[in-house]
Amino acid sequence: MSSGPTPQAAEAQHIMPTDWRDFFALTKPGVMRLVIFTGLCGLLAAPGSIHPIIGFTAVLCIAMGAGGSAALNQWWEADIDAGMKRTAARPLPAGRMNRDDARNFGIFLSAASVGIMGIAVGWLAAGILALAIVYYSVAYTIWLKPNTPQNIVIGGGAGAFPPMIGWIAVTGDITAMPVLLFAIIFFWTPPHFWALALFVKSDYAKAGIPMMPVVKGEAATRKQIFAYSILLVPIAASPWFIGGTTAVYGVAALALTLGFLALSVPVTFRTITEGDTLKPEKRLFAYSIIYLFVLFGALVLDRVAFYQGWIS
Ligand code: HEM
Ligand SMILES: CC(C)=CCC/C(C)=C/CC/C(C)=C/COP(=O)(O)OP(=O)(O)O
Repeated sequence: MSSGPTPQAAEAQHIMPTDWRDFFALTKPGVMRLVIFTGLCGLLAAPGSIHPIIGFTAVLCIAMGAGGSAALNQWWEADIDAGMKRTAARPLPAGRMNRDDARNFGIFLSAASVGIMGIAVGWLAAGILALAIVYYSVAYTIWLKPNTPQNIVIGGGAGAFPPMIGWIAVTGDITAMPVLLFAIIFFWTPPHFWALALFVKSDYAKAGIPMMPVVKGEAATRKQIFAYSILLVPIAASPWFIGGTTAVYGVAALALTLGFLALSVPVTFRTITEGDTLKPEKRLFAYSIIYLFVLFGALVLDRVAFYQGWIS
């Protein structure tokens, strides 16, 4: 049985004017914290300087683009969200918002973010922001997510753009470093998401979303988590390997990512028994978020210390 009203029923119930908090919720503020942080770190770690107001505008545009595409994602997925316990209380499935308002809000934020980025910061950064928005709200949401268990692997590209955009806002060109920052989040996304998908698997199965644990089974998902966690070790340290950072970032990246790999071991080599609490999966998911915050924080520390001449 569905755990929420259908969007049609919800819209019929929708009599109260929409609260600004519901518009804010449409931007997925929880996820947004890390998107803004990685975008800001990309900007702060880049060589060169940017006027603080332009830098602030660039990060604001990343936030607006991510928020706008999240709103469009929820506008498209209102039916699916209504059927999942984790998402049924969102503004659309819960009937607190009109569907057209969500769509218009998403389009407005997305278009404004690209326009302002182009005019105030640069059109290369704006073009990549537009690509990220289309990637998340169209390629991932409409095409990949409902059609392939590789949705997260390919779709992971959407969330990997923010630090690249932040970097390019400063430098105006694409070099190896922003591509490596993209690669770190790209390879981080599958274990981040599949760890969670292992403990909300029944929700996705009920909603008919072909997430990896639903289609290929838990054992295959656990192996894939392990494979991506191994790959993440050299990829996270690669900015150091190519001479783009000092050992400060390099050692931090290796330590943090070996920690990630260590936490993926019990997730991989575990047999689930009745009544299990899935603690290793929850631990890996929680760590994945802290991991990215600390890793990108270490990158900025490294670069600031380097540019200030404290380390060489
Ligand atoms: C295709 C890629 C991704 C998928 C499918 C995905 C999926 C999810 C899901 C389902 C949650 C559960 C909580 C919620 O409903 O908000 C979550 C949480 C989270 N994700 Fe991801 N994620 C992806 C990529 C990313 C990226 C790229 C970032 C940031 C760089 C990110 C950051 C976070 C954070 C910070 C949370 C915790 C949110 C909170 O505490 O409220 N995710 N993710
Ligand atoms: C600048 C820019 C456009 C950045 C993209 C932002 C970003 C972090 C995209 C990653 C995709 C994401 C959060 C997916 C959540 O999955 P879902 O939407 O399938 O989750 P759900 O099941 O909770 O709806």
